[in-house]
Amino acid sequence: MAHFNQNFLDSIERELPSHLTMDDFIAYSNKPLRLSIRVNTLKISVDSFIELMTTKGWQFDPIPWCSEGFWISNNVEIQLGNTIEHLQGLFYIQEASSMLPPTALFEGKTADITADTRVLDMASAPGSKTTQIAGLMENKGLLVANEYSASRVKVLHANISRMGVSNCALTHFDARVFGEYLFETFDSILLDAPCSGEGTIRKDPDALKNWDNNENKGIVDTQKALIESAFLALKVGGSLVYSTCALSRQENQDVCHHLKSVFGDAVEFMSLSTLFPHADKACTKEGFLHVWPQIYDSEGFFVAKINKLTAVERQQEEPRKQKNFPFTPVKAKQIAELESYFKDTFGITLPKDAEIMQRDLEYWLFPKAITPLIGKMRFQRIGIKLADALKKGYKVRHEAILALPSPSMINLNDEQAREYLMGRDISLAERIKPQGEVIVSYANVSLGVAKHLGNKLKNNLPRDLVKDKIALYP
Ligand SMILES: C[S@@+](CC[C@H](N)C(=O)[O-])C[C@H]1O[C@@H](n2cnc3c(N)ncnc32)[C@H](O)[C@@H]1O
Repeated sequence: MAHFNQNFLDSIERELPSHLTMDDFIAYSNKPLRLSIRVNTLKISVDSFIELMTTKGWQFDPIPWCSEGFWISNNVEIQLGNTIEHLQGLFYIQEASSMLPPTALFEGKTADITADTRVLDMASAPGSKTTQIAGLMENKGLLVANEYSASRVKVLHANISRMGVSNCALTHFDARVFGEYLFETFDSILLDAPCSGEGTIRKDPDALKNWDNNENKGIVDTQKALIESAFLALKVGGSLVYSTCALSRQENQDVCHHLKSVFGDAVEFMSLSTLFPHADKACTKEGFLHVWPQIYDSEGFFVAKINKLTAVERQQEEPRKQKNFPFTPVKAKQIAELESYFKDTFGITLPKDAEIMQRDLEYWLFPKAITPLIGKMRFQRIGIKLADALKKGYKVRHEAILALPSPSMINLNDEQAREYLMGRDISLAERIKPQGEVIVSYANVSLGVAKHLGNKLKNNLPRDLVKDKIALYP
């Protein structure tokens, strides 16, 4: 049972549109959320995923605003996060309304995404929307994912890696810096802002126990500073989506109006009333989506889409270029060697629209669109680590195997995949000629690398990814 305080209920009563009732708001806030997931199309098609999971008892109910999103039901009691399919990144457990901002950002225009497209996700962790955006970009172009909290950057990186994202650069800043460091650089920006989280009451019944409107002032000031920074970092003609899981006008509409008061006619509010069938039910007069829990039986959410019509003045000087970038481009001969290693050992063709870079003995794959940004800001991590050079040859990195498709893999059954994810070797029924490094897969999607020794597959899963428990469907 959710714990509301009277101040909160009074504020909702003031804000609730006239076609919605307080009784419904309270009833839905007390209802458990429907379980929803998003299929990771970087690894599997929606149809193949539905086919795979239907055999395991899942039932799928499409989420109208996300073609990869589904409410699911399933008769088996299982910890979804511990299933093989989750650990190998076939799906992300994500609340349905949280799938709205990336859909609004691209609004059916994913065909326009090229190797030059630059997207910024300003407040990214744990990465549900970052990985959704990377899926919509099909790993093309550049996605800069920023997160202020150091511990949450680690979770973000783990999720990006699990989902096979290769076009991402991670940064770790207070996102107020983007307007100054990367002025008018991005085609699209998502600001999924830190907020009071009032919309999440269905997940956390205590979320609003001590709600006090006066305590939101600091959050609102941050939101206003962040949206200004986002608008400065946006190219002319680009789009910005501002979203929160807060319900109050102060954290939502007022922040967007603040932006307009600062940048005037350069700011255009785009109506989201036709984003999906019945989107108008949640539309404000400005065209923003204010999703109350009872409208689509979801968490509360707010989404605004803003276009930048004209250039604005830079507010701070361009900072001096930073030196000491530790990566260097790789010579053509070495690239050819690395390409042969990937092709001959794993059947993997390295993508042509990416740059191979070197740091000491490490080889990395960078998205090409990062090049003009080097030195303008410090990046925590760019692209994916491909391999380490050994005295003779190379040693492939796990994240490369998760992100780059291969046509030749050894497919494991449920039991074998469980053994592999628990860090154990897998015995082979027949002894054959040893084959060296091989990719092992489940449902034709890679799990990682093993060494084929003839009678067994020696486990090469990185130790920090080894699990104590894997949930198998009966
Ligand atoms: C609503 S959550 C983001 C959720 C994320 N977009 C997702 O979909 O998984 C807001 C995030 O902003 C981060 N944050 C807080 N203050 C920030 C700031 N000044 N700059 C950048 N990020 C900030 C928080 O640590 C938190 O991870």
